[in-house]
Amino acid sequence: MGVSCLQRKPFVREDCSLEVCSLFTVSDSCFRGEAEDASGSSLKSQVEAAEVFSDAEVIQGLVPDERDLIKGSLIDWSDHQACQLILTTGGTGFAPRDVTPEATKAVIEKEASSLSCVMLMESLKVTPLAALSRSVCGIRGRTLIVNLPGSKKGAQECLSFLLPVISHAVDLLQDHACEVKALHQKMQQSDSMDGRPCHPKVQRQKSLVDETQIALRPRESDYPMVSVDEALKTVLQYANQGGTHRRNFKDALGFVLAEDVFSQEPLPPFPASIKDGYAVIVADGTGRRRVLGDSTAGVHSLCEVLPGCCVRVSTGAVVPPGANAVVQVEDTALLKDADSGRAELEVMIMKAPVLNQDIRPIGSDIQQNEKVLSAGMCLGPSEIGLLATVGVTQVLCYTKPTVGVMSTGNELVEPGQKLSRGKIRDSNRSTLLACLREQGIPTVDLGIARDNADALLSQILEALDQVDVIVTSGGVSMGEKDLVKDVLRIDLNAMIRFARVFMKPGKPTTFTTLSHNGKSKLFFGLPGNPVSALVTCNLYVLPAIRKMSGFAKFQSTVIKAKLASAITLDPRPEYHRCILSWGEDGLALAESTGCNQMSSRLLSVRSSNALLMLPPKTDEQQVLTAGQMVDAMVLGTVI
Ligand SMILES: Nc1nc2c(c(=O)[nH]1)N[C@H]1C(S)=C(S)[C@@H](COP(=O)(O)OP(=O)(O)OC[C@H]3O[C@@H](n4cnc5c(N)ncnc54)[C@H](O)[C@@H]3O)O[C@H]1N2
Ligand code: MOO
Ligand SMILES: [Mg+2]
Repeated sequence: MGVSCLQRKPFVREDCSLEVCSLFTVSDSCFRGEAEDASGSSLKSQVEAAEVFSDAEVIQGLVPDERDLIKGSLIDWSDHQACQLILTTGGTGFAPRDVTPEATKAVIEKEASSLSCVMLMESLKVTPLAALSRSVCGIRGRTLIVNLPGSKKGAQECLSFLLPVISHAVDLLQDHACEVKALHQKMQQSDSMDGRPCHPKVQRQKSLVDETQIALRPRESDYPMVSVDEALKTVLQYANQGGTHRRNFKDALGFVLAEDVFSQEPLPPFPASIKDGYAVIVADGTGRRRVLGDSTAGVHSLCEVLPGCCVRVSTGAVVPPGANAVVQVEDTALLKDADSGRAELEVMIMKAPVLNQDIRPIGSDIQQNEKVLSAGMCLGPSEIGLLATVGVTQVLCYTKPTVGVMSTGNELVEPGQKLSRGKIRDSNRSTLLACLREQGIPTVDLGIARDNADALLSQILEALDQVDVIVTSGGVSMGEKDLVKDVLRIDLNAMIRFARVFMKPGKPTTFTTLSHNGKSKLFFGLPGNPVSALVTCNLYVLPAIRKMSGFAKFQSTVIKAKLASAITLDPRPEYHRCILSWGEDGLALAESTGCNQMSSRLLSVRSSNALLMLPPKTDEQQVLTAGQMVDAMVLGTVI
């Protein structure tokens, strides 16, 4: 047994939901630039080095010892910058201008005096001067504010006294029920182990119900049930845009632009003819014209139109100097030709032209320096065409995440294989890969992982090196072989954000975030039932990936549809597969794909282009009748 196990250590979490931590120094002299902000810099290094904050973004600030400025900064960091933790350093002593505790008291809604007490008790063991600190700790909204002393050493020591509890405090404030519950369980286990913190492997043996301890498996899920709205909100909270890159415009279809694009030149760059006909002078009116030559598209002509004359022009050609209108060939007649019709000498203009008729002036389509595309636009065929027009061949786009798809299950064989007893073909991987590829998302096929912790762990670890997002199916419910959540939480130290959703199908949908080699990754553990996997991919995975890819609109379209026939409601909110079409009354008509909506039955999704979002059954409402209007999430084109 390692030394660490024998020591009675405070309970330290391996991870924390802290994302943004603000450090700010309160000091007149640092603010005026007369002293170096040594405490601020050393606290920053300390926070960044702390394992519990490994994923947190640390932002620094500096304010003078002015009560209102300190208050203003605290309010800004907590209310507007969404900091979960604010550490101040300085201004906590007895000097006349020390007002940090007063400013803090003025903004907090609840005091956390035990934290100040811990700092005081521990600091007194180091120096009696600790008695002169007036630090205040408290809570504003979901933000924890902690006053640390101004001295570099004092600030560092006080933070280290709080580190063992601070991550749990942040989780509680963020209401991360899964993490809080997991920690409480862990603490109880460690209590029963004589106060020793569990080694992850020890805990894994305990919590993974393997062959040896099947009877002791949990009979209730450890995870709270969340609503679909909460689940989606959580997913979107962690689905952050990853970065940008330049790519050739020809390969940019479906990417979101990360910069504005301007036209360097006007379009057309010359006065261009809109018709095939003759460039004329309006003042000449109708009558005979001598044909001086021609101007065809792309050929630079030296002809100039003189009074009583014209120049033959084609659509898109330069309108020659001198001309101020084009008369289409249909409004002319040939008067004289030469060389057996090979040359045109004279034509009759039969309809009087008006000024600028059938001429596109310079810049009439696109002006010089006009913004033709804005950051945030998705590049479709017309946008790709605009890039070509303005000659911008390399464009800055938001990078799309690479998504790996893995199936889990001992029962699965490849689609091309024959079935032996107990086996089925893996359909989820093909479905999910197709669903992602249809959206232009780069994918990696991660194969099948067998239902054992070692296989899952090694395949997930390998996948984390290759992809930004992992989507698995299967192994997330209550069975003894449903090991995905345990492997994530215990072996991979992942944060389980939710693991049960009040919906049908898709109840055991699991979403976790984890950090791998300093990069944050998302993990969607979708349920194994084929319909559940597809529905939850549409509900959670696609919006997250669209958001990560830079799309401003990432949720699927929801429209009102009229029920073609009655539907019996389920106790859970149901995502009922249906076929939408436009009815004669102009309303969308929803036809259920059938009453057998079992989540194992892939036939219930065949040809469906929408999911009816049905409310859960209540005592008052058990059935929706034909003709009732319901929300329908559109998955394909409404025909
Ligand atoms: N005691 C309980 N049992 C179950 C619960 C529950 O709450 N308590 N939830 C049920 C619900 S709802 C669902 S959905 C499933 C989800 O199960 P898992 O995510 O653990 O998935 P598996 O057990 O691995 O498989 C379920 C089902 O799907 C088939 N499957 C799995 N992967 C594939 C694949 N790649 N291609 C085709 N079919 C696949 C698998 O063979 C099973 O039949 O749990 C319920 N149980
Ligand atoms: O929630 Mo499960 O996905 O009904 O079959
Ligand atoms: Mg299962």
